[in-house]
Amino acid sequence: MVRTVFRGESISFGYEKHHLILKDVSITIPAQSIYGIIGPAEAGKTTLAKVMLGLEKSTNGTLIWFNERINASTNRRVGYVPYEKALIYDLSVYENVLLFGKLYQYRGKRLKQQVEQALQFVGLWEERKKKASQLSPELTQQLNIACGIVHLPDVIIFDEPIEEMDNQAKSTILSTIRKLHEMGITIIYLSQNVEVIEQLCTHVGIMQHGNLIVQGSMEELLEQHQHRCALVKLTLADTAVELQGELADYKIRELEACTMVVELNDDGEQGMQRIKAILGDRLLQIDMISPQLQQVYASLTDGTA
Ligand SMILES: Nc1ncnc2c1ncn2[C@@H]1O[C@H](COP(=O)(O)OP(=O)(O)OP(=O)(O)O)[C@@H](O)[C@H]1O
Repeated sequence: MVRTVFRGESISFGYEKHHLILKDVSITIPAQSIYGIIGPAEAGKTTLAKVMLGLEKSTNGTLIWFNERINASTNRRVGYVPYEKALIYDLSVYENVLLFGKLYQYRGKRLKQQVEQALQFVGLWEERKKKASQLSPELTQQLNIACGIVHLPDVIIFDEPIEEMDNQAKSTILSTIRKLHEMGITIIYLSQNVEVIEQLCTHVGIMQHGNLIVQGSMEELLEQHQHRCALVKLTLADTAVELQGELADYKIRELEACTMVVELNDDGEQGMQRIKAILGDRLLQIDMISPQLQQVYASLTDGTA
């Protein structure tokens, strides 16, 4: 059985009594996964992270970290790299990380060692005397990460860590996250960006309207939902434009000279047989296209929070 770092059962939470933001969320995070929590703006991702971290108290539900109910010692094993950075911009890079180390009760030589280690890891040791306000957006995020890892957590939650960055900075931050994962740390990655989640994550949970609507490994999810968003590529004997009228019941996604990509309307294998019957020998070949997360996500959500 896969070891899990976190198991949440039937988590509900609301800031106001009659308005739930999280509705009966059950979520399992396997150890050493990169678990992407994806959903539109305001779906409840950040709120779920805060409840998982014990920063907000759930109205209902059970939170199990490392096989025990959430408590101060499980909290120490989890790091948080929030979207809203908790940095003090008038302090130096070094002082910011030092402050986080102290919050985790490290003192003396051990504290200094861990601050140095965290800054070396994110490549900020040489910049340690600069004020946090002097850093570029990429280095500010690296500092945010150093603050989140100074206590050597087993799990780190990242909330939208590459928003509003240029491509170079995005790829540096993603490679820092991959390096942490290679060291055996479980990563929980919250984002609205399906493409990044698909590139980075081993597991995915899709949130909408405060519900976790599906979760599983990337392969499981794509396989289980492929019937909802099955696409086929048709290679045709005639030009595609001439034949598209005959496939009026099907949504045509792409149209080229002698090929078309068509949605199968939820009827899978039967749909393929129907298309073969309609087109007869004008159809030279029909190939199923494996779904990507973007398609599964679009088929399961309506794009609203
Ligand atoms: N402190 C708060 N008080 C009241 N409502 C809040 C508070 N924080 C968040 N909310 C509401 O909770 C809902 C979910 O917000 P949350 O930030 O968890 O969503 P999200 O999926 O992380 O969105 P985004 O991707 O935009 O960060 C939103 O409707 C938001 O307005």
